[in-house]
Amino acid sequence: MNIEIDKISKVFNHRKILTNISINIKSGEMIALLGPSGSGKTTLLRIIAGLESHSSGYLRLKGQDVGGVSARDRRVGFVFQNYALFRHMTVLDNVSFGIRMLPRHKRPSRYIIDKKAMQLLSIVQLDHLANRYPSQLSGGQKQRVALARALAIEPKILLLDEPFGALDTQVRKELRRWIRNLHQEFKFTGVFVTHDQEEAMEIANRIVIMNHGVIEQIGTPEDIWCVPSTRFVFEFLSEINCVIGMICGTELFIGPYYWNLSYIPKVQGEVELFFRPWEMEIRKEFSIFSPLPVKIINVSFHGYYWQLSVEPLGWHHDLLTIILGVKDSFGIPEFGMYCYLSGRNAKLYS
Ligand SMILES: Nc1ncnc2c1ncn2[C@@H]1O[C@H](COP(=O)(O)OP(=O)(O)OP(=O)(O)O)[C@@H](O)[C@H]1O
Repeated sequence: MNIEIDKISKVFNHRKILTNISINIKSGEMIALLGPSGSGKTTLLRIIAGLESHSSGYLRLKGQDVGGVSARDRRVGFVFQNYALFRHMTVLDNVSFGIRMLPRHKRPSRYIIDKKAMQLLSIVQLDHLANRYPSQLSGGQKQRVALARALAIEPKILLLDEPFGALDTQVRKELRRWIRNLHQEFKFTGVFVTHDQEEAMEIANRIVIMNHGVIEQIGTPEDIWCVPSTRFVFEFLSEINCVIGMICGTELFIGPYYWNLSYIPKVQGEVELFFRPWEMEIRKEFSIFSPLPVKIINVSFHGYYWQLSVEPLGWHHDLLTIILGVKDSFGIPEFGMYCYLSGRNAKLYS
């Protein structure tokens, strides 16, 4: 089922929390809402679910305006961070709950309900725990039960609010795989909230980056990573080094050093140059491509890369972080070495 979010805004206590949000989610897509705390991700998810109303704009599910349709009638599955399982019910009863709550004329027999719940439990590989209570399960198992329960009503839309937020890294990784498999098998339209960029990249077809209640960028994981459309997106996705430069025509100056860009950038004058730590080349010798002198002041070994802290000599005040692959031709970096950085690969923001 497709979801059309059309210029939706939300005001809480005279404060605008969401401003003009428009996203067209195609049927069967898996969308991540990614952004810092307070950016409005959960509010948007709750509006889609019908748990919160919007102040203006339209929400259409399969082309139909659902502004006045209750959460119950939207048939949307919801998985929260804190499992929200019923403590007094067995795993099997938790999973079958949604079907048992259907109106009598739509409700199958108890035998069919239990059979279906067992099938779902076997998909999430918990059928052997059907008679246990939630308190007898691990966090990851509880969240798999929550997923099976949400899928039991065969939702066309599944909304997930930080579904793995409370779990440790290893279990989170495992559950990401589960979500991907379940999405492929059940083909629901999925929207999930996360502030974990790696999680968004791994699970989503498209990522919506939100900040202060507005959309900064919508795109595939590759688009967002390779062509961040705003400075915020670039900074949000990974650690970066920021250096002040000056552009005059085709030449880029950093302190007393400069080189020719061989094109005329749109921005001229003072610019901020952003470098990802692994995109800033480091060499032992000066060259016209690597003219920026630095001194290595810290080296830490991380298995397949070294992380260096370098002090710019006369062209920037703060230390910079450089990631150097162990297979790089540079060799072994050492404390106190004098080297040169390249200013290529910079992203420019005025
Ligand atoms: N019921 C409410 N009444 C008033 N303000 C609210 C309400 N719910 C959310 N807010 C405010 O709306 C803003 C966005 O909150 P929201 O929970 O949507 O952000 P989020 O991006 O999901 O954050 P987090 O990652 O921390 O969960 C916050 O400033 C929050 O305080």
